[in-house]
Amino acid sequence: MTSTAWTGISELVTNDPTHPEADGSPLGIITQAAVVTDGGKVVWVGAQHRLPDADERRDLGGRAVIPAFVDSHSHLVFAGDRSAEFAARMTGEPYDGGGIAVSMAATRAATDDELRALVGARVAELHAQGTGVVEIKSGYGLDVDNEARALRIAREFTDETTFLGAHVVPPEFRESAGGRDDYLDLVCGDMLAACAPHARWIDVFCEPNSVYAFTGEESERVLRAGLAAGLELRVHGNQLGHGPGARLAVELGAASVDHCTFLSDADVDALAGSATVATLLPGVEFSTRSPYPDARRLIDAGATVALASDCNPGTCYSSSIPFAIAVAVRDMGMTPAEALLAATAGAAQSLRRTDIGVIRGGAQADLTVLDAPSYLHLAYRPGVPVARKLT
Ligand SMILES: N=CN[C@@H](CCC(=O)O)C(=O)O
Ligand SMILES: [Zn+2]
Repeated sequence: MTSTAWTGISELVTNDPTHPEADGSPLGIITQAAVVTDGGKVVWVGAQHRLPDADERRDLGGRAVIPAFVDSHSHLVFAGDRSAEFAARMTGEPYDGGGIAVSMAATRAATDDELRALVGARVAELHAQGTGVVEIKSGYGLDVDNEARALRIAREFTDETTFLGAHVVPPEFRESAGGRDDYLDLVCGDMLAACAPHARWIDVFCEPNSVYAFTGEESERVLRAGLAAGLELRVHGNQLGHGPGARLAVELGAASVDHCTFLSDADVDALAGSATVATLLPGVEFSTRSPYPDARRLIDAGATVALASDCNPGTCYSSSIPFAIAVAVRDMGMTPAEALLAATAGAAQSLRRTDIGVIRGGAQADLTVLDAPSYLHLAYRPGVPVARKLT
């Protein structure tokens, strides 16, 4: 194996405040720094004047380096186009989840190779904007074969795959009496059995006031079935209105509850007293013209917050974490440092990973370089392609 020394780093964000040369802030910043990587791992981090020998040396010309973003929430396995639905929302149509059936039909009709090419292009787009590890959900197949196929294809790109058969009740089950229950039987039975071998996580769209998504009770049934099949839990909750999603996630020990747009004081307290991460997805509120979640309230209460893209064809067709950071800083009460921490270490925590979202010896060598001298430029230069994955 060849070791590489990355030098000329004006500002290195390690997310490791215990490093002796770091500035003592949660971002663990080292200035005039260098990093050595070898065999896909970080093997040395520190001030450049102490750089050890390495096989090759690559100078970054005074740029900042950060841990690659961790995108802990995406729906990349889909075909078709819903740009007209977006345009309608911009003129006042509300988002209700009904468009998921449109993506379902196009995804079912696509061949394996077509889907693989679509996912590959989206993953490349993420890396080009500074993201390393990405979580990918199923949820546009909504039958046994198409859900299993989505997860098999997602697994070609990431270990962080999530079974989301309980995304919505598909049209063929909505049209028959008792169809919802039949669909839940399928999700918790044959579909789960076919999908569990290809998934690490199970997720459910818990929105009690939606005709498409699932009530608290229904969601609990899905999550408990997933647990029994050896999957770990994530929840889509509190996106469209107040509801039981966040508290259910905490009660069942889910790693993350995602969206958190509408939270009661009791929800915030429950999250703050738990190990469940509150994952915020600002691109969704941007693209659905909804109120932004109150990150400040969650952080001040002591909850762990993550930021992710939620790249999907309906509520947010953006894979850009720098965009999410800029909105979180501009409109959700986060400081630039909190937003970067949430998009790296916070998102890693929501995936229960300690080897990503951090730059320290032994961590995965997922480094992102900025065409800028400081991480502040992520929010300071919105819309500018400042970040790209380096290794
Ligand atoms: N809200 C549920 N699922 C996705 C949107 C899915 C779609 O509309 O295609 C989300 O996370 O926002
Ligand atoms: Zn989602």
